[in-house]
Amino acid sequence: MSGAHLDEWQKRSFDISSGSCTPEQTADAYRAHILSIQYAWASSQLSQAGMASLLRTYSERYAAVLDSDDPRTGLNNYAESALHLARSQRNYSDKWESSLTAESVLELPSVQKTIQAKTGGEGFVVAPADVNITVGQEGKGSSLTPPFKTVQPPQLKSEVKIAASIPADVSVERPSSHEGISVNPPSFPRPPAQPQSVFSRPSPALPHVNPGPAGVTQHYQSSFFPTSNTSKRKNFYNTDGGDVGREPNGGQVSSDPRAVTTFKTAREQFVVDQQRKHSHHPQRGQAPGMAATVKKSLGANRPRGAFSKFVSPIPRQEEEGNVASRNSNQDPQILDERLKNFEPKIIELIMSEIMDHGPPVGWDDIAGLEFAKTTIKEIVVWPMLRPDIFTGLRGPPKGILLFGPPGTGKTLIGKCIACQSGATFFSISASSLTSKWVGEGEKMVRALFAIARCHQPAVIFIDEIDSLLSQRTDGEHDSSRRIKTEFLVQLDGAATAAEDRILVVGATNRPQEIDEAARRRLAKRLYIPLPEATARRQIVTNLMAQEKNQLGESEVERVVTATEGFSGADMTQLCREAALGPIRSIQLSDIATITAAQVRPIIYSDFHEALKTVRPSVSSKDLELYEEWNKTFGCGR
Ligand SMILES: Nc1ncnc2c1ncn2[C@@H]1O[C@H](COP(=O)(O)OP(=O)(O)OP(=O)(O)O)[C@@H](O)[C@H]1O
Ligand SMILES: [Mg+2]
Repeated sequence: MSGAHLDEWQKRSFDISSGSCTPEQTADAYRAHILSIQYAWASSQLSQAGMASLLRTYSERYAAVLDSDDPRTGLNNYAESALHLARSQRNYSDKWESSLTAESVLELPSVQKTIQAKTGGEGFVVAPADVNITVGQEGKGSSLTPPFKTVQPPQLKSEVKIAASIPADVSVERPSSHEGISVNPPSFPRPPAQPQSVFSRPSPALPHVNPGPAGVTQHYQSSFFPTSNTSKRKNFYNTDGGDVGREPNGGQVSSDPRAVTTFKTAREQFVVDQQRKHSHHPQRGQAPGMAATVKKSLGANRPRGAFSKFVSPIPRQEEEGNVASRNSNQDPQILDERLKNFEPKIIELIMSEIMDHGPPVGWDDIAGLEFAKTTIKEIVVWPMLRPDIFTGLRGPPKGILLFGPPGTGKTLIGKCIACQSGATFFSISASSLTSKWVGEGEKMVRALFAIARCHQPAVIFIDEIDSLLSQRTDGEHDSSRRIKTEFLVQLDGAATAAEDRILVVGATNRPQEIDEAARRRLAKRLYIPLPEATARRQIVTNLMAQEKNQLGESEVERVVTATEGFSGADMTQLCREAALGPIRSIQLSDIATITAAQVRPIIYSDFHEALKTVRPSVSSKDLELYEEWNKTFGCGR
């Protein structure tokens, strides 16, 4: 190798051996080593054999870093991805319940008859643990020999327990012509029936039950019954002691797992590909078969064999705690039962819409709009504080619609609710609820409400709600129609319980476009009009209070009179424009040197100039439409 490469190689080697490298750095260094080896070989600085040998060494070390599950020395990235996959799988097998219970078996006529026949008024033979009962044609050849432990019939049910770990494919049938329990033989091979010896452990206290001519010997463990648990079912396969290594399907598990699998890890494949790329003939100086070059990926450092401890890619109990706590830091609500049917990705998306940041907005920051503010406090704030009083007819509506011309403070009210209500505040944009994937949109809406239900009391604020709930037309896309429908269902459908404390607040400047069904559900429709003179004065005063100004009261009054028909946003724009007046009066040559204190205060003439450029953004014709809609559908006075 060239000197430069050797230097670099040495530096990396020292770094690794210093022990101060993170696993990531170590992995990087080994990767760089591998590339150097390949480079050296490609540029004929290294022989084929040397390359193969070095590559084997460093691939193994690299794999060991990647796969080691020790967080100090390895990245454990195989397990990470396996865990990720495992986590996203749902397993319902544990919910499997056997219909076979002690009670149901005891109710079988054949069992009852057997009990009666055997007790004969004197007592009953108890089947103790580990007894082998031969199940077959009842009454034929069943004989009992003393000594037997006997109990009186009343104790029978509590003592007799049959059939431990019967797998799902074993069914108990009620016999028809021949009375008796017939158990279908399991689908996997079992040791041959031993009619002459039915005891696992000979004991004088155990009963002797003859198998009967056509009997099937079953091994029951009384203490395991009934079972529906996977671990117990697994137990079943191992009850025959020597069957370790026998698969349920009867196949024998090889002592060497590599012998039965052709599975290659991505890393093995990578090395194979790399070597294939550089050589078209088998590697020299190496065992045939590339599996020899790299260890198995899962726990590369540990020897594997039939008797070595299996390391599950699924977290162990104690690790599970860690994983859970890690997950709970990220998204604790995913652990909520009610959200288990939603994809984590969707939950994550919705959770990112929860608004708990941004500058705080108080009710006083909203100029005017007294009626709207009082109503909102009544609906949002007080019921959150005293849910016990606001019940029944006094219960708050499930939806509010804020409508009015643009720039009148609807979004501002939304922000204020977020800060002041104390509820979990979801600020949702229509675009975040729509998706290019068919069906995702409805899921998002469902997830939104499900999450809000988990975080009650909750406010869902949907700005520009008209884009989400516009009138349904024939020509519209199917998916947006379904989103709307889902939204309406969630808003007041079977999905929303009466006691749920979820409030939907919609804001729009196009109320006439809202679907009539949505309009009904947004029961409280509040008109947010253009600011009146007092509100305009308040906006100017509030904004000017933050700046150096020389505005007298009469001058403010003149500004207020001149701004009839301005929206709140127009007023803000006017003030910004006026605030630039003092800057514009500075000579261009001075602008670089002037200090902030030398900038003159804002005066009335600045407003006078600003009024020449800032015009009201709402036309009187538009205003009429809003007033009309308010008269028809609004809830204002
Ligand atoms: N009543 C008000 N009091 C104080 N400031 C206001 C008021 N109304 C509007 N503003 C100012 O106008 C800006 C824009 O207001 P906002 O975004 O709330 O309007 P909007 O009603 O949501 O408009 P649009 O319908 O176009 O979304 C606010 O950031 C605020 O500075
Ligand atoms: Mg808005």
